[in-house]
Amino acid sequence: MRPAADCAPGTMNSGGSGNFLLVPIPEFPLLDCVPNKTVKIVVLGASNVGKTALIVRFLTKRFIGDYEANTGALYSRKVTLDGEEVSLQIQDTPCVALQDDAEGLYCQEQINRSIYWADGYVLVFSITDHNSYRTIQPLYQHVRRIHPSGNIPVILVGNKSDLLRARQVPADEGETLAASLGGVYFEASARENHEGVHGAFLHLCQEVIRAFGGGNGEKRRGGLHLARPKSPNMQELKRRFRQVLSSKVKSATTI
Ligand SMILES: Nc1nc2c(ncn2[C@@H]2O[C@H](COP(=O)(O)OP(=O)(O)OP(=O)(O)O)[C@@H](O)[C@H]2O)c(=O)[nH]1
Repeated sequence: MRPAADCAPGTMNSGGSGNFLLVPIPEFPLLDCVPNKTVKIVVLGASNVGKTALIVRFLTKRFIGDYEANTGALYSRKVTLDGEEVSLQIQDTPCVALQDDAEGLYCQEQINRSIYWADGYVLVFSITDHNSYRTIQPLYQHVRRIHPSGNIPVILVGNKSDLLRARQVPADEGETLAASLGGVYFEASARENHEGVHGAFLHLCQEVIRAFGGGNGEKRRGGLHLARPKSPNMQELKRRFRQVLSSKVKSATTI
């Protein structure tokens, strides 16, 4: 396992690394997205907790040993939720780490952008690594700072549940923490079980759709509603144009 300091800004390993495997997951073209039904999810957590493994497991049903330390891949899929087709976008992220004071976080700017962009949050720790669990609360606070108002659909995933003998975080601690964040706790193993991982991601998608108001899938979170500009009303444009022209003529004549 790489030390947490590897997560400090500017120290991410993004170069090639010997025997590691990169899993190519084809994206569908953006034009192929389901209009007005896009759910954007970001997966966040400390180093080595299995963020990439969980995403790959969810999308491909497979577990593939090791991956390049990722620099933030975006995956797209269509999924069917309650009989309706939804475009799902999942953003993998580089790891975050606790600062020395254990209050703040080392968190790359790229991660902040992903947090801002997303509709729903998968916060991941490893049940075999209590330090990764300790990053969750500050990480959630960080998300809150970026989205100070509104509902934050979130799930907490305790990954590596196949490694029971190495467990450092009891399940009830995960449940208590998830409840305090307003989310649900899932214990999962990207290595051994597809269903658990699948259920966790689908639950979050449903929470996001519920936060949208079950409606057309547009973001309704306070302060972040980016309504599509309406097509211009030509009459109104002409009226404003005439107004501007006449005020220019007026100011020219008063000089
Ligand atoms: N036993 C076990 N190992 C796992 C599981 N999920 C991931 N791993 C292993 O844990 C290591 C880290 O997995 P990654 O998916 O690269 O973790 P990550 O959180 O994306 O790592 P960073 O790139 O450091 O952010 C790899 O060696 C995986 O094979 C799991 O459920 N069980």
